[in-house]
Amino acid sequence: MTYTVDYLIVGQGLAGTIFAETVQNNGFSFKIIDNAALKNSSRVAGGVYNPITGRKMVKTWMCDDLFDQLENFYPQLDEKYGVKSFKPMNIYFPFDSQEKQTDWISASADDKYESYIEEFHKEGLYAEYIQADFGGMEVTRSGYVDIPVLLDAFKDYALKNNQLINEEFDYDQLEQLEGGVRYKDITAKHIIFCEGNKVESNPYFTNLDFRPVKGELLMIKFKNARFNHIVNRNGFILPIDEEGNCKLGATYERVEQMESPTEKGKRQLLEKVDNLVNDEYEILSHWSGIRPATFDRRPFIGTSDKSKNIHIFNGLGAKGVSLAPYFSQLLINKIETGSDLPFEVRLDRLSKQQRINLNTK
Ligand SMILES: Cc1cc2nc3c(=O)[nH]c(=O)nc-3n(C[C@H](O)[C@H](O)[C@H](O)COP(=O)(O)OP(=O)(O)OC[C@H]3O[C@@H](n4cnc5c(N)ncnc54)[C@H](O)[C@@H]3O)c2cc1C
Repeated sequence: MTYTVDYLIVGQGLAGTIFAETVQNNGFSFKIIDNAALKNSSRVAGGVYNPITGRKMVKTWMCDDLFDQLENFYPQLDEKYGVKSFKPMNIYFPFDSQEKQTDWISASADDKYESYIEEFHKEGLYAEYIQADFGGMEVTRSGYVDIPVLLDAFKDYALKNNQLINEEFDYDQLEQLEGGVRYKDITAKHIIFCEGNKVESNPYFTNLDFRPVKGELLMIKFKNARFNHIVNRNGFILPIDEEGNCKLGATYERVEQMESPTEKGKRQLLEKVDNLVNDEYEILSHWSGIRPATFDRRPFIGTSDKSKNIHIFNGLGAKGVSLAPYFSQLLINKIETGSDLPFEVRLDRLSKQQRINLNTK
């Protein structure tokens, strides 16, 4: 039996799942191949989406476009699958200096922050547990996505509809046809690779400068403190229930790429919580994963120079939840209508070789 679809997708992490959903929303058909035995970054992530990011705390890149899209996209998915994976929750940023407080109060006058800053708390929130001599800021249009809930809902549905194949994709068996590709018994107009960190085995995109970043997370349970905000200062405390259970994240480690959690990572995370929250807690679990990140922290989205039917959707780095819905639609627009992608995500923005050449000049 042979199958004909519009899109064949490789990888059912966040990228492949959101892309497949967007394919369906646009009226096209798909099949998705995923090796469930491989480690997957999406299932270990905190899932936080946050309009104010980075050490310097700035409005995240393309924030307005990304957030308009994600706020529509995830609730629709939840409704379709009858699950609750999208969890809007304000973020509380306790200031660590007078300067930060002053900077943010003046920044808040700028229109670009209008829909994101909920209010300033002069005395700070949760004063019993969080010392904030300089008060804090409450940011809205933020929260988290319970990614495993979403991936499992999609998986069940796709399996039932014969759209998901659980196997390792074998690159040697991909054939290029006149107007598409063939893989075993599947003929597709386009193939989209969404393999996260496993992209290193992909022969069609060898030139892209990926820089994987390891991350570790802890689950802890506070004895008394109960938060109904994500608390953010050099990392996040994400309350997941009313019993004091919180995810604590995350570390960023560029050099060491061992996937397992380390004592060093644990220490770093505990230091963050000890410096921020005055309460006892117990450690419940500790885990890690590798973010599929890139040399300039922008995704890699586009078409192979070897074939107009072979594409990639990867490099979502630390922001998969915010980036995936918007850029899935942009990639489909590009494929179907030839529209341009923003320069920052294009595959030809600067190849590894170009960078080496620049450095050696
Ligand atoms: C510790 C940590 C914390 C994070 N916290 C956040 C956060 O708070 N907010 C946020 O937005 N992002 C966060 N991230 C980042 C987020 O996890 C990623 O941006 C996103 O999940 C990447 O999704 P992906 O689908 O590209 O990759 P993956 O989730 O790794 O999925 C790739 C899939 O492809 C499959 N695959 C690969 N090769 C093959 C093959 N040859 N054959 C078959 N299948 C294949 C794999 O089985 C896997 O299922 C975090 C990441 C980590 C590690």
